[in-house]
Amino acid sequence: MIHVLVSDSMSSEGLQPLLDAAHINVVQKKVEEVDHELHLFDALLVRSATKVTEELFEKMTNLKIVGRAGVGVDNIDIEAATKHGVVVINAPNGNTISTAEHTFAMMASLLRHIPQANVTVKSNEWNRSAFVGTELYGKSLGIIGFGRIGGEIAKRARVFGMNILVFDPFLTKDRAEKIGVSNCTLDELLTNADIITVHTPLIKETRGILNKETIAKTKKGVYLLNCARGGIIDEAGLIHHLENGHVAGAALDVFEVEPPVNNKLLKFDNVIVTPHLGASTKEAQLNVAAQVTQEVLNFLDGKPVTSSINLPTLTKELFDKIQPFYHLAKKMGNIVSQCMKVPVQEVAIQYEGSVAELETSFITKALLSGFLGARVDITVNEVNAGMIAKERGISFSEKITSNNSGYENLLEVKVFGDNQNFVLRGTHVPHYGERIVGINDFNIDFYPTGHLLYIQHQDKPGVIGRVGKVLGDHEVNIATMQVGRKEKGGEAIMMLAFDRPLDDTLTSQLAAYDDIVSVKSIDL
Ligand SMILES: NC(=O)C1=CN([C@@H]2O[C@H](COP(=O)(O)OP(=O)(O)OC[C@H]3O[C@@H](n4cnc5c(N)ncnc54)[C@H](O)[C@@H]3O)[C@@H](O)[C@H]2O)C=CC1
Ligand SMILES: O=C(O)CCC(=O)C(=O)O
Repeated sequence: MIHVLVSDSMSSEGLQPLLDAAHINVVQKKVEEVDHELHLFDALLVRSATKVTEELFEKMTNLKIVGRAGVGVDNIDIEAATKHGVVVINAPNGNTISTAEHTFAMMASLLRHIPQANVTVKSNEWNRSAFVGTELYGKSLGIIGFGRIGGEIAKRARVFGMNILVFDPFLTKDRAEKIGVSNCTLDELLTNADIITVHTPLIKETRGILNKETIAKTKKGVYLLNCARGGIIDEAGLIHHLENGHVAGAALDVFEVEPPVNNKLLKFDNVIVTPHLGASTKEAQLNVAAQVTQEVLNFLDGKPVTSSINLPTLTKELFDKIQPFYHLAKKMGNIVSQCMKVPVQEVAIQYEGSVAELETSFITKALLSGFLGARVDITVNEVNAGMIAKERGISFSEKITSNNSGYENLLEVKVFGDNQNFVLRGTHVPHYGERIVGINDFNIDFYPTGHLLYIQHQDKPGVIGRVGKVLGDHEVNIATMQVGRKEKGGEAIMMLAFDRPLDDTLTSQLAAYDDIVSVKSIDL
């Protein structure tokens, strides 16, 4: 049974496929309410209320995936997730329209004083002169952060006859041209906009992008909006410019601390607020819940996820192409690790042939996770393999080569360790499967599965017979056997496969023979 914890409120219609799956147990409770069962859950679904911290990852020892039903992942410690090998996914476009519409509603409300006027009429006042507003038409709207939401706002602003100024250091010329805007500098936006709205993620570079100093550069009487994340507009800086009258008004859906407690901003008549409602529509909530549900189901089914924050994004088509190499790479990493029980400094992977055209970084991480998984006692997977390798002082690299060794595709891993190096080559043959075709300088051909014995020996008469006798004496049946040698009478290797694991006494007995150089037992 797979256990999924949904710790924030979510559209039950969106969650339905998870609720319907017979093999999945869905618990809809807050994290604090299941404190003693946290170690059971395979997946965690959240909105913005649950703080997914390092401490939570430490408690959720079985966790494999966190699904954020929304865009912003600033409530999730991505670094800690990566370290713990947990995939983080979000629902990047399910709430775009709702948030753009909310921002627009806030902008119109702010410039026409609708919330304030609403309160007075309901208090039996009829004071029309107190609420003279400002048209949107002809005004310059500065959009900081021109992604999905910023783009939708621009489309609507154009219909309202507004001029649009955009600041986004990552905006491509193509996208700007497609939406018909031009990117300007932050200073140009600040000095020319009548209204400024922020739509960036909350990251180091955007925290306080509007602050006491930058707001001072804006036009007197500017209107500011934040429907993205509390902290993108520095609250102390905003308060300063509301007090001195430089800012005519602000519309805030988000706060540095939510809910805002004793927040001075709430005292200003010209500040209108909503309780983080940008994505709170039936449509958006259904969309984001359905998107993360589908992604989590795919992931738990071993299918690719399309919106991961800490894994390369793969389409189904690409994932299907990668899968055979993914499994081969994982086994190759594992084999090398078991054959090389010494400290390792470097793992170098080379891709040749058709595999080189795929998302090799994913295959490299699979190889590393196979390698590290056989030598560390924590969960290692593609998410955290790179980080764990670095932590343990193991450098890794990948290279695409145009060499042609005669295989349609070839993966080669070279591992450099204390007084020992090891090279393994593998290929995937359609309809036949994975083959290991080279160990160090030897050509060989075996199927990497089950219980194997790798023996390095002298190419002499009687060695193979002696190995067979020892195995026979222990009543061990040889399933398959491959041999390889460089030259007559020189060094040679054997790879034997068995139906059951071998015990250490047997390998020690074989290793004691003079013409046997080394014996390595491999379990896959
Ligand atoms: N109030 C609410 O309920 C909601 C809030 N949000 C917030 O809105 C944010 C934006 O959402 P989307 O448009 O979907 O994200 P997005 O990823 O499509 O767009 C973000 C844009 O910010 C830009 N950006 C990054 N660093 C920047 C910088 N230093 N200066 C200027 N621009 C920068 C990026 O290039 C990108 O184009 C989310 O990160 C989330 O925090 C999203 C949905 C609902
Ligand atoms: O879950 C929510 O309603 C918040 C949405 C949000 O802020 C986001 O998607 O980034």
